[in-house]
Amino acid sequence: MSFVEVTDVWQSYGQRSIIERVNLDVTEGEFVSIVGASGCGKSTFLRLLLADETPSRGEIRIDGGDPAREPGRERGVVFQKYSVFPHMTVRDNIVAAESFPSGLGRFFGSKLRAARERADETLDRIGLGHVAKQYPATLSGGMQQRLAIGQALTARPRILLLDEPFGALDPGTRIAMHDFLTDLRAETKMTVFMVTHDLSEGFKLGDRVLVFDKPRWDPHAPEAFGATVTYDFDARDGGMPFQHILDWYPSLAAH
Ligand SMILES: Nc1ncnc2c1ncn2[C@@H]1O[C@H](COP(=O)(O)OP(=O)(O)OP(=O)(O)O)[C@@H](O)[C@H]1O
Repeated sequence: MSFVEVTDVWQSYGQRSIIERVNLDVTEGEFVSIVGASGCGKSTFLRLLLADETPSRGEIRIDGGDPAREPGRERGVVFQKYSVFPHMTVRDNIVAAESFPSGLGRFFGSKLRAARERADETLDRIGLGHVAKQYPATLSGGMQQRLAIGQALTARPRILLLDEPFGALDPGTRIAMHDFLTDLRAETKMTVFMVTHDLSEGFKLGDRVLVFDKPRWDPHAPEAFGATVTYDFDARDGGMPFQHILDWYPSLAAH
């Protein structure tokens, strides 16, 4: 059964059409990688999934609910740039992620103690328990990104949205983060959408790889038409289409 249902979604900013006619059905627990040329609207699509923006046309339903008008706790997001708070300890970064969206402001007293215990559980789970009292600047890039993922997971989202989450990491750390994400996913059964410029990463982690591209192009009015999903690959067989994707989409090789 369809968990995320995207029906005829369009998005434009003023006269600029960014996304058009996107239709998509995703089942719960699927990992969907999104690739496409720079500027074709991948991050815009993630913002629509997050309900940070409302589409100009069409609708996005999660688990059959009404289209969301603002981001909620069922959707967690991680960007390429670490979104951690530098002036807080690693543990308090997790506590803050729990307290801010709850609308309660900062926790005090017994609530704070309980939140810190929960934060320590999260940190143990993501392998950062031993650095709970340190500040983010003392951590490696991979550890900071794990902390950012830990923050997103604090609200126990049913959908995790990742916008080039490993783009800034060195190759070794990237591979470690892939394993981390694979383990986490097996544990939580989350539905994941990940934008990446790294095709092999998209095929390695994804059950599906969506290609965003502009099917229509008017050289006299380059802003007239938006991008849509032009390919929807099944990547569960080890990503065989990956062998040919660059023949079909040479523009993807530029990244
Ligand atoms: N709020 C906004 N107002 C106006 N234009 C916007 C807005 N957000 C994005 N855009 C434009 O929409 C287009 C698509 O941007 P988007 O960031 O979604 O692309 P992308 O595929 O994620 O790009 P990249 O791969 O380079 O990160 C860009 O040309 C961008 O300038």
